[in-house]
Amino acid sequence: MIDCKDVTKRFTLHNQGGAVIEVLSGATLQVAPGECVALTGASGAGKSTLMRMIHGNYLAEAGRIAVGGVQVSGADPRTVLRLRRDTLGYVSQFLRVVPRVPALDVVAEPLLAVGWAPDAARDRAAALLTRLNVPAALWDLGPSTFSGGEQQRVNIARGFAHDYPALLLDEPTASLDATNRGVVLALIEEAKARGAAILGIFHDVEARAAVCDREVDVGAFRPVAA
Ligand SMILES: Nc1ncnc2c1ncn2[C@@H]1O[C@H](COP(=O)(O)OP(=O)(O)OP(=O)(O)O)[C@@H](O)[C@H]1O
Repeated sequence: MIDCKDVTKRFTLHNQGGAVIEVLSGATLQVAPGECVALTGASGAGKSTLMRMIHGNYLAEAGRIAVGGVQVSGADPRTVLRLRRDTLGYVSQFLRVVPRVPALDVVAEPLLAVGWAPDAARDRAAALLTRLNVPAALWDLGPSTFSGGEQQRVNIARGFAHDYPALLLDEPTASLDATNRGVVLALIEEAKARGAAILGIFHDVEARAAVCDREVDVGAFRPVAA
């Protein structure tokens, strides 16, 4: 479902004398439906960079990236947007939302985008926010003033609202208490059970051990000269 082959990435810092940072070379991995794979490796090894390339935010220099048979590398923006709407969910570390949009609508939005009726989308959003212990008093407020953990739970609810066939998770349990961490791990298990292919970064070793089937060390794709 998620397929990376010989992916290379370097950053050229044009505003810093053209300095070049070689991050990845020959990065190859596959994630099958129903599988959760952990990306591991030292800080700065390129875990987030690889996730962002799969999500179509960063361009790969070389190699191929496909999700659900759709080529991400070299895809036009409309193809990437369609892939993100229908197929590939992404729970980033931090919630990025339009100011003043109520939390309930933030969570329901991916469902409306795939054609759910507004009431059904809001019901599902409410169920997820309830499950993730976000108080109902907050649902009609914009999340920008929420605590870090509350924002993360809104972000997770949004990421799990639509049953994406593939999911990218960047530190989904960071800054959560034990109860909510347990809820997130259960959501991941349920997504696996319905056949989602999941690629995640988990610094939380216990969480990783609980839900991941195997690990891919991004350090193995370090460019030789780096
Ligand atoms: N937009 C960017 N422009 C320039 N360099 C970048 C950019 N994004 C990442 N890098 C560089 O790429 C390297 C890999 O960064 P990345 O964030 O992917 O690492 P990581 O493995 O996710 O680290 P961490 O575990 O600390 O989050 C770092 O050296 C970083 O400085």
